[in-house]
Amino acid sequence: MTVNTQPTTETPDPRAFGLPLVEGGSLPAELHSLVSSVHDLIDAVGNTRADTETLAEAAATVRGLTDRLDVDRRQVGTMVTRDLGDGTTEIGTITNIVAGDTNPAAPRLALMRTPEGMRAEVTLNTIYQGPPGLVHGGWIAAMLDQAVGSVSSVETSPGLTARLEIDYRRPTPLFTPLEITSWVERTEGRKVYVAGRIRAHGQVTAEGKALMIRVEVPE
Ligand SMILES: CCCCCCCCCCCC(=O)SCCNC(=O)CCNC(=O)[C@H](O)C(C)(C)COP(=O)(O)OP(=O)(O)OC[C@H]1O[C@@H](n2cnc3c(N)ncnc32)[C@H](O)[C@@H]1OP(=O)(O)O
Repeated sequence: MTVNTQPTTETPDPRAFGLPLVEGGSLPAELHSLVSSVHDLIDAVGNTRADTETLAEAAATVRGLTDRLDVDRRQVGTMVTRDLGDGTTEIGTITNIVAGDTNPAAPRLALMRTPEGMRAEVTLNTIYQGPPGLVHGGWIAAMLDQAVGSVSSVETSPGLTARLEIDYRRPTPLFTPLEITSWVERTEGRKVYVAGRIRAHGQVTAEGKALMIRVEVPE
């Protein structure tokens, strides 16, 4: 897919890129339940000390389920609408690794709009572990990338990250509510300068600055 990055002030419709668009509210409760169950499964698999018989049985069961689910797949790039809590919506890929509704590996960062920009709260388990008991630095960057990309998209128009700079101020703990905020600092044509922060117990653990380049629907 070629993305034209000329200036635009309107949110492009993904269908103009040939991408399907799903209404977030139309996803069945059974799918949300499955995603949540598999999210818990990933954590259980990562940490289990079950005996080999149980492991073999679980592998066969999961393989069987995978085969049943894999018969009808969504198109790569399928987009979904998401309510931002203030009457507006954003559009993102349905399997986005940070915020995707149908991605069991995602922490499903639920960013909401605030007067300053965007805000989310999330608590991470050992699936996101880097150093012992701490969040992996790449995941810190991924969450900040999502937060700044989202605020740039919502407050201007969708774009791609051209540059992302992270300052790791303190260790970011697992099993602790993390507050993630992001905001637009300034805009110059199709360049959007954005920033974000992660806090644990009110203390800043990481800060990010990024340059987003806005995209436009091709003719
Ligand atoms: C709903 C539909 C789907 C909507 C899709 C929504 C997607 C949301 C994605 C979420 C965030 C991500 O993870 S994005 C995934 C990670 N990022 C990427 O894969 C992007 C890969 N990079 C690229 O594709 C390209 O480099 C672009 C598109 C970012 C820029 O290319 P371009 O369009 O040719 O623009 P270019 O002329 O190079 O640059 C434009 C201006 O920005 C400056 N600039 C460019 N890069 C840099 C840089 N690293 N550092 C400083 N400045 C830079 C240039 O000097 C120039 O300034 P001046 O001369 O104008 O002054």
